[in-house]
Amino acid sequence: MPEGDDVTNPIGPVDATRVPRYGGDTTFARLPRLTDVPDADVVVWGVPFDSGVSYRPGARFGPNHVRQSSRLLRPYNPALDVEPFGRVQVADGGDLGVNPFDLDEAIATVESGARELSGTRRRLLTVGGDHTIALPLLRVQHERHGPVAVLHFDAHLDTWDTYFGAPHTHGTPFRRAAEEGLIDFAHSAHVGIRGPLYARLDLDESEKLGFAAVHCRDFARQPLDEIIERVRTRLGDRPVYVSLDIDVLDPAFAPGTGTPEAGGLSSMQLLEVLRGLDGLNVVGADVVEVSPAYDHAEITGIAAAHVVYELLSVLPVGGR
Ligand SMILES: N=C(N)NCCCC(=O)O
Ligand SMILES: [Zn+2]
Ligand SMILES: [Zn+2]
Repeated sequence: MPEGDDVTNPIGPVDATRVPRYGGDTTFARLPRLTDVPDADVVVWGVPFDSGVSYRPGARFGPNHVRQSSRLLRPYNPALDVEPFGRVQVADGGDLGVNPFDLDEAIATVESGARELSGTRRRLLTVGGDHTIALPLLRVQHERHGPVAVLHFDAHLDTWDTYFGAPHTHGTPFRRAAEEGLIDFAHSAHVGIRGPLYARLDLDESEKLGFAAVHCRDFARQPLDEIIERVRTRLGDRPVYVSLDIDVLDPAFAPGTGTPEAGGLSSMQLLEVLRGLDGLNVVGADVVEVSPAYDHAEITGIAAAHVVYELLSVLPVGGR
């Protein structure tokens, strides 16, 4: 976002020292709604949609669960010495109305909804929803930036071709995006890949598309700083789109998700890698696959809320 475009006196979250957190409207981090501010630089919004899942359903309830779990977030992020809600106007854009019975229509609605909401300059942080929505979101990023460097956090490759013959599912968005030329593969990577695959070919195909991969097992052997450096080097100075499937976390840290895999990242590791993106040109992000019916004590919701918070903290904006 060009310097000088940022709102000089952003309206922040409701003050928790005056209005207790457990009451009142449930917006993300108790931020103002988009309709209650003159304009916003960054919009957190929800896409309640889960008609693309292959196993457990329920991610359609993700956006409101993440909002509910975000009420304890505070304005100052000491890890990056930044006030993510204080330097630009961040607002909650509400939820998109998406057809749960027609997947193609849903994808078109997400695309037009994201296009309209982002306008000419707003950055979007989308809370899903299942991973199917990454495809229309990437289309809109591509319109603005050309092929983007995709940093894909996930246990899964999501570069599979079809499920039951269907091209649009939560396991296939990056294959479709590759076919449409939306991704700058020289600068893209998966992070957190693990678990059983259908065949060795799955990895080969992802590699052939051009994705680099930081496997989850690498985290057991390599220091975090080296992993962050690998990621930063890969992304370079390209416009970066972050697509983050919450199942990149171990089920101990994110039980509330549709296709959990053992042996995943801890919240601490994930948040540190996200902080490591500071200074890069992050142009937008999604956080998907939170399925609250399988959550307990808001464990997954809180993890997702903190992920959104760290992403907001590294968005490159003027007047930090
Ligand atoms: N994108 C997510 N979360 N999962 C994809 C898993 C697809 C499968 O069932 O093999
Ligand atoms: Zn996944
Ligand atoms: Zn995924």
